[in-house]
Amino acid sequence: MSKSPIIIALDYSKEHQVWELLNKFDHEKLFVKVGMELYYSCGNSLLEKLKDKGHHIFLDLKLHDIPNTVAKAMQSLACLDVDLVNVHAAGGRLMMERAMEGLDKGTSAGKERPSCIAVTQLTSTSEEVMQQQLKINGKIEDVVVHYANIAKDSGLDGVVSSPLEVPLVKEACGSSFLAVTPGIRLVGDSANDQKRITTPAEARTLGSDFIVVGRSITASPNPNEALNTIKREWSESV
Ligand SMILES: O=c1ccn([C@@H]2O[C@H](COP(=O)(O)O)[C@@H](O)[C@H]2O)c(=O)[nH]1
Repeated sequence: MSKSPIIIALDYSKEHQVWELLNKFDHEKLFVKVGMELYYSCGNSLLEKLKDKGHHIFLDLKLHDIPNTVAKAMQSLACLDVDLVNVHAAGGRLMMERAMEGLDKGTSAGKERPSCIAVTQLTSTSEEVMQQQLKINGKIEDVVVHYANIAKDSGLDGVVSSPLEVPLVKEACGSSFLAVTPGIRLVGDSANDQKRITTPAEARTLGSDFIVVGRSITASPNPNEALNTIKREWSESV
């Protein structure tokens, strides 16, 4: 089964909230994202249940630690048989190389290795915050491309960025290097804490491979209708 290009962020702390949301959709097999909030409270048993229902899983734990620790953690995550995992590119080349070694080592024979992507700059980070608080000089799109290049050289499969940076990332790293993009809002929705946002249609036009959507679906009075609108926007854009 091919994966949906729309990844639904299950940003909840209770399992019943997950099933309440998923039961609202008329699509049976989805691509869902389990982040820190949900994984830290519900753990591997929820991942098993989601897999049993046929959903694809992005386990969004954004590893960032010394290379040895990340290698061992990735080896453990590989056993969970999820589809996509990630690290922070800010951990550097050696950390990312060791992450890939850990993933390869932990993937059982005959199973597909989970794809691994690197967060470049969080979509909640503005250029001003990056420069003034993180003390990273330059334009945010140049920093994103720089991190994407290091991620590619380290053997990763792609990056997390805003859709706004995808054309430059693809130009630098090639069209098959995955661009997974949160910071997605339907027209009229609040940006909340996100800073570098686009609509689903703009994300597709800019070249995103997958969009990550949380509150435009989960905070909608009709999540199924919101998902259908996003799917329609996606399929009508190029
Ligand atoms: O740069 C990043 C990396 C990860 N995220 C995650 O995506 C979702 C977005 O949720 P919304 O409600 O659509 O804003 C959320 O789980 C983040 O942890 C991101 O937004 N930006």
